[in-house]
Amino acid sequence: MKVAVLGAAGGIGQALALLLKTQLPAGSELSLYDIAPVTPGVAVDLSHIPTDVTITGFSGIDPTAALVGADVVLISAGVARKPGMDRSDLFNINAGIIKNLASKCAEVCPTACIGIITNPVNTTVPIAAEVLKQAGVYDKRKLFGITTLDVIRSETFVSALKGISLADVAVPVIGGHSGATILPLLSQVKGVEFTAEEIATLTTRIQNAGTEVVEAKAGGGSATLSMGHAAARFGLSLVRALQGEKGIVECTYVDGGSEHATFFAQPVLLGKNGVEEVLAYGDLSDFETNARDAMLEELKANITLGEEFVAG
Ligand SMILES: NC(=O)c1ccc[n+]([C@@H]2O[C@H](COP(=O)([O-])OP(=O)(O)OC[C@H]3O[C@@H](n4cnc5c(N)ncnc54)[C@H](O)[C@@H]3O)[C@@H](O)[C@H]2O)c1
Ligand SMILES: O=C(O)C[C@H](O)C(=O)O
Repeated sequence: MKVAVLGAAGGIGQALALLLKTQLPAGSELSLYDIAPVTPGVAVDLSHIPTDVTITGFSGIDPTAALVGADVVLISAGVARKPGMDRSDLFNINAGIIKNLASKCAEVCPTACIGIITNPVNTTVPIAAEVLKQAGVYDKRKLFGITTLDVIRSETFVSALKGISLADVAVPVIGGHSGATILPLLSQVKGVEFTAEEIATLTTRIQNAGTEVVEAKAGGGSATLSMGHAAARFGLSLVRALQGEKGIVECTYVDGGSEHATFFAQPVLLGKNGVEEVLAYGDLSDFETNARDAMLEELKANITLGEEFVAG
């Protein structure tokens, strides 16, 4: 199994590469690519960690060498937010980066599963889909927006608020990955009761958690280490499923036939070909139903923006 990380010299990329080097199954190959000249050095550094995962690093303007033979491509290439910015402010730079990298994936590793971290995820994933369609290699089972950070934040915050073990907390998060489009399904958390005020406060905190980090880093970027962990969790789940392990479910932003929008984050059963089955997200409370319905206009506009960017 070969996993490529594009954007590998960045804050997320280096954390993710470290976690993959130490946690990918023995015999895996890891390839790192970034425009930054340090990238081959990042790979040399990681290569001294004693695991049975081979690692190579490439820099420059052409990612081809990193993508040859890739089964999974995880993309965090692009710019991150600074205080006062919205994720949509990243569109101008990141849209073009994702378009180019998706186009290279289409050419070099057309059957790879692609997981997109780069913001605005609600829009960069539709961009990649349109590029892959134009190249004639689109397989909707193999394209994912990585929204795992919303899930791990939800679980962490619920555990802290209710004083229960993280091992006992699971929170599905549906919709997209920005502001009101992030909808944690707190009504589905087993074994805990929330007041209406707790639900409202916690939902807002989860929706704004990215901004919480951006402001705390005070101009030094956005979430990198927690995102590295989240992307590693998603990437490792995908690798295990591709290798035949059964029953692996992750929430992720996919083109999964949702009645709500072309792309929608919800629980997905992963399998040997990527998405095996898009799972129903279950019953919603009235609060969640209202929040889901209220997000749809924004989410659909985010998707259209991406589609129109590629159409030109
Ligand atoms: N999906 C999520 O939940 C989530 C969470 C956190 C951050 N993000 C997003 O991830 C992206 C990366 O964040 P970061 O903190 O790692 O940023 P960063 O600036 O630390 O790293 C980005 C890296 O991308 C590289 N890069 C830029 N253009 C490139 C190109 N064309 N090809 C290859 N590499 C290129 C840069 O050289 C840099 O090393 C941002 O868009 C950020 O908003 C998403
Ligand atoms: O908030 C950001 O800009 C980065 C990321 O999407 C996050 O949720 O932390």
